[in-house]
Amino acid sequence: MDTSPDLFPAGPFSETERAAVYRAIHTRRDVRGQFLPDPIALDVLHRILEAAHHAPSVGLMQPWNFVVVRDAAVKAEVARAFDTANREAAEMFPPRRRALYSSLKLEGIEQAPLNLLVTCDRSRGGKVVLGRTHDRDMDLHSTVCAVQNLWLAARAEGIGVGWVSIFRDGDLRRIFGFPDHVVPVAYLCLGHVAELHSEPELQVRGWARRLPLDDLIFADRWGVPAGAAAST
Ligand SMILES: Cc1cc2c(cc1C)N(C[C@H](O)[C@H](O)[C@H](O)COP(=O)(O)O)c1[nH]c(=O)[nH]c(=O)c1N2
Repeated sequence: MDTSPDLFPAGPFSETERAAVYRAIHTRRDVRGQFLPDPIALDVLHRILEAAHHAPSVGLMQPWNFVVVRDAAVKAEVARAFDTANREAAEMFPPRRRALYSSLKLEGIEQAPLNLLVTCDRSRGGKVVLGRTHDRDMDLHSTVCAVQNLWLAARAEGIGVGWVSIFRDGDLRRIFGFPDHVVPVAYLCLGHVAELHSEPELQVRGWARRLPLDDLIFADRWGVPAGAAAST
């Protein structure tokens, strides 16, 4: 087969490679409380960030930045912002749910040796970006793709990642001094972990369950389950 020099054969991975990819996907967990204190080596952090930086992005906009947070005082300020929002969040659930909610550990901000704030620079690439012409939020979606790449690469490196999103609107912007065009997308806690839950911790703790995939797949139009359509 003749291919141009910038193309490579796109055949399937070997069985071992395929197994490794699926293993990373299926054993990735959100980590809140199991962080070890050992620092993350710089070369490991760099590989994880390279993985994030190779995510797809609208118009190749690459709107992300990575704010590496190691300073205990900054972490403490973020942890205080979390505490405020988390107390408010607890009040939003009915009493029985509230008790369970309050028993959940939902962050590892100060325990994790490293925190990472992934931001989206909404001005990158200029006023008109290919693919973002009619839906301006595509830059935010692209940034989340980077987070997922990061999360999977971290799993392969034995690094646990926990996403913390329980903050009042504006608190992260204030703490980090972001200008208006920069949006904090994901506040992440990173560190080595010795063990991971085999299922989502929220499932283990009885908060929520993974939905059956078959209930989520429709054929052609909304509301027609794929299984039912196949049998007609
Ligand atoms: C956008 C977003 C925001 C949050 C999360 C995830 C995502 C995608 N998750 C983690 C979430 O609870 C977890 O992914 C699910 O429970 C599934 O578990 P596993 O990730 O498979 O372990 C999360 N977890 C937590 O303890 N505190 C939080 O504030 C958040 N916020």
